Amino acid sequence: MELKAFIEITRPHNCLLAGLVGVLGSIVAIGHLPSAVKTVLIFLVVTLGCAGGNTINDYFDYEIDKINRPERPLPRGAMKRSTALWYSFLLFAVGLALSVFINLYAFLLALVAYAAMVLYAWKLKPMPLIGNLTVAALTGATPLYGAVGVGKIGLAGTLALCAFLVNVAREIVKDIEDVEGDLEKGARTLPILIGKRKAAYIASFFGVLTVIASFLPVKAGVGVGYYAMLPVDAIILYASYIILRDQSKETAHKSQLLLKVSIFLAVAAFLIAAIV
Ligand SMILES: CC(C)=CCC/C(C)=C/CC/C(C)=C/CC/C(C)=C/COC[C@H](O)COP(=O)(O)O
Ligand SMILES: CC(C)=CCC/C(C)=C/CC/C(C)=C/CC/C(C)=C/COP(=O)(O)OP(=O)(O)O
Ligand SMILES: [Mg+2]
Repeated sequence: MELKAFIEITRPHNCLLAGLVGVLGSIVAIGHLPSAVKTVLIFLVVTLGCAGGNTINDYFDYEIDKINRPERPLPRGAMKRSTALWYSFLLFAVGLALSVFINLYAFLLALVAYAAMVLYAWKLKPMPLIGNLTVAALTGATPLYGAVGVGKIGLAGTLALCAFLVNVAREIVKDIEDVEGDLEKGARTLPILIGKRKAAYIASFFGVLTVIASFLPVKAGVGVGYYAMLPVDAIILYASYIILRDQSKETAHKSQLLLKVSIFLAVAAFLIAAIV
């Protein structure tokens, strides 16, 4: 057993980004940083939830990841599957316990979000589009979580819409990338059901919707202005274009990574404006 696997399996880069987006949602909702305690609690509940979700996802995806992602901790033998299962529930339990100290709605939303991540990993992932929409809804819920933590949704809804739309696009492109392993395990993902080309059209459609929606937060005064969105939108449009042109595993991998870069850049732009 490798100790670093306990960090690696949580996908810390996603968790830290998610935690920051939770705090961003609270800032955008009330116009300023909440109290230090509340800020830390919101960050931890989202980060621990994301960590638990990624860990239990790898537990249930063990067979698929042996084909698609053999380098991950479980398929490479760096951690036992049973350890991953208990570790995910520990992460969820600590996150849920901390959410009690935020407010009742924050506890209830964490309960629903954590349960949705378990349900996704256990049953929803192989369902065409349902799995994609579940992950995207959870990602969209992240800025809303911070807003619920401070008792006001405010402009966090515009961030939630952008997060949802871009992640629908990215999840479909990831499914195009993973068709090989998903086919072997009988997963009925969108690209397997309707073909990679039609799935690419749907992903690109959500990419264009994201570009349109990306001006909403700026128009509402969130972010550092339209110019900061231009590179984000250019990357999203390019990622949408290349997956339309070619649905190979290599192109799908490049497209989904570009969409991930656009998310990081957009969040950085919103965070800079929120903190400066
Ligand atoms: C215009 C624009 C792009 C706005 C972005 C809006 C926004 C606030 C996005 C934040 C989304 C968010 C909460 C991201 C957290 C980390 C993350 C990427 C979660 C979704 O992960 C699921 C994915 O399938 C994990 O796969 P991988 O990244 O390959 O490990
Ligand atoms: C709102 C609260 C309290 C928490 C939200 C926590 C967040 C950010 C959730 C976002 C979605 C997420 C990270 C879900 C975890 C499960 C996951 C990794 C889904 C994607 O997994 P797969 O579809 O199997 O794709 P890969 O494993 O190949 O990346
Ligand atoms: Mg997985």
